Amino acid sequence: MYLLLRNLKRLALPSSCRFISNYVSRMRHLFDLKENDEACRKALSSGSFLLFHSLSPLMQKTENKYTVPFVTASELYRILRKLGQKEKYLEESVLLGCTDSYLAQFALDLGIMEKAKAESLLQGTFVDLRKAFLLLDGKNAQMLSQAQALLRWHNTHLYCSKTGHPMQKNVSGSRRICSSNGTIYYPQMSPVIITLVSDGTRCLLARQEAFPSGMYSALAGFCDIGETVEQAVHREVAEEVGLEVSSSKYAASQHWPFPNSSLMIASHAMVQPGQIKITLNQFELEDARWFGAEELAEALRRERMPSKKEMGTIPFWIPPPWTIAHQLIKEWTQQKQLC
Ligand SMILES: NC(=O)c1ccc[n+]([C@@H]2O[C@H](COP(=O)([O-])OP(=O)(O)OC[C@H]3O[C@@H](n4cnc5c(N)ncnc54)[C@H](O)[C@@H]3O)[C@@H](O)[C@H]2O)c1
Ligand SMILES: [Mg+2]
Repeated sequence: MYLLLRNLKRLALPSSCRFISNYVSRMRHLFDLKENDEACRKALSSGSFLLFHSLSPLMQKTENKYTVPFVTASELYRILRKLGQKEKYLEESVLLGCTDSYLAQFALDLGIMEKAKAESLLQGTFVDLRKAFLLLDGKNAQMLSQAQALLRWHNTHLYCSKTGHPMQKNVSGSRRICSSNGTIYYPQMSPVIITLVSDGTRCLLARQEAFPSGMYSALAGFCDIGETVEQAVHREVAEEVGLEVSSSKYAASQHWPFPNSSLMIASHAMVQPGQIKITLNQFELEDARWFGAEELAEALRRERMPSKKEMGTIPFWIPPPWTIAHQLIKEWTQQKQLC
């Protein structure tokens, strides 16, 4: 009975697209691809692919613009053959989404193949993701973030942590299954808070030693087990800059692939009145400062990381426009300038 209902549901999907919105029908189509290995295997042969090598995405440069190409299945078959791989290697792919016309989109890592040869066949370069993030716009960056996080999760979950036996991925890559006892594992994300602390007239930005020179961002930190998002905001601000938050308000969220896979939960926070003296936690941060709306408005006007050669020294700058840190800073600055 269950199988009959399942098959009826599957059969109903394409025709039901006439009655429901494109978004809803695409989500139902993707659900089917995640659950049904055969349907997903079929979708591989007509899909398009984002390619990685050892978790670095393929990028192509045309004039001054960097793009992240989607390679068609037929092109990929041709390239795999030239790299000495069988078509079956396509099943190492993970499902990312689908286009408005229901063509499935996947990501595949060519890490076991010769990098220079793959780059030459694909007429592109595999670029470290942190570097790629500074060169791309939001839509591309979000897709790469999802793709790399999913590929990384599969790459680091080859064995069942309970039995030690190998695990197999389902075709879409939405889960892995222990070959010994059938335990199912799903890709995981860590919740991370990011908060823009304000004293009412200025807001606080900080930098870690590992940040690119001159870049400051909002305070961020991993949630501890058992904590609420609000408690994590309170604790992180206290830990990192020695201030006590009096209130916080949710703003937005963003997937972030570093260091593994995080769900960034963003908020605006206020400190207790009069509490503005920063006590830096030097294990975590190199510097933290209060910035005024004018200084931030100027940083927002700069499109990209400033070049050393142009400027002599690197001025203060903030993360790229599509990052959630940038969005928080922009929201805060716009609100201050309206006052
Ligand atoms: N998208 C954005 O706009 C944006 C802006 C700022 C920071 N971030 C990201 O936020 C994340 C967290 O910021 P942070 O580094 O200040 O965090 P943090 O202040 O919690 O400090 C990091 C330390 O926390 C510990 N930790 C606890 N749980 C962890 C887990 N699940 N994974 C890894 N480490 C864990 C480790 O010791 C690590 O060194 C970073 O990955 C950073 O890239 C994103
Ligand atoms: Mg931190």
